[in-house]
Amino acid sequence: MRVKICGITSVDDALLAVDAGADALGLVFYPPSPRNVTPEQAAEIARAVSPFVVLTGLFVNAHPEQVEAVLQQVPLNLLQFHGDENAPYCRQFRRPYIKALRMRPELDPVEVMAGFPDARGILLDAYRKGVPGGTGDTFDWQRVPRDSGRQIILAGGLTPENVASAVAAAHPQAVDVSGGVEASPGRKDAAKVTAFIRAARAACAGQTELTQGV
Ligand SMILES: O=C(O)c1ccccc1N[C@@H]1O[C@H](COP(=O)(O)O)[C@@H](O)[C@H]1O
Repeated sequence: MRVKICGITSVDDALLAVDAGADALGLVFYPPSPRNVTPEQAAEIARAVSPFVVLTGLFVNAHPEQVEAVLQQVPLNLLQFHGDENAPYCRQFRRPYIKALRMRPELDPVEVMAGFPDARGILLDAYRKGVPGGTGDTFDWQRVPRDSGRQIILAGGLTPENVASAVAAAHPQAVDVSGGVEASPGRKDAAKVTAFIRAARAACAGQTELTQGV
């Protein structure tokens, strides 16, 4: 079970997430978000964390020049496209990327993810009209495809309290959280981050024991 803590806005929050065991950190380059960071802030965060932590840059329908400008300044390991980007858009940057799908009721995730064969992972998030993400909303975890052969990252309204149930229901390869581990918008809460990562990993370990008959 891999855990990404998204919406990191400061070096302190980056270090507390890494110390708690985060595999990946998310940096939001989307000005309407309360978690938006400038390339300069992101570069400072990048300098402070281990090179073995996956630094992820989140964009929403950004102009390609904006993405390129960030890439010039910040050593991102992974791009996360959280808007209506299509596969040619996503692959133009020649960087590993994950594609977020927002789970509108009529969306068939298996069909849509087939259109992103080169995505390193598919992030499934809740859908709220007019808001691209970071809503704190959950969706029906039974809709997460099983045995898709893809790396599924579950997101949307996850918290230290519900992540174990989410993992048990959806069997994702990774989970991603933003608002559920905050003290206030854009500020992480160390105790919540620690509790979230522990709960996600414990739920996954419990499943492995069940399937192996331990
Ligand atoms: O975090 C944001 O502000 C954000 C803004 C625009 C698009 C996506 C955003 N965050 C991503 O949304 C999901 C779910 O967040 P939450 O846990 O429900 O708060 C997650 O993938 C974040 O990376």
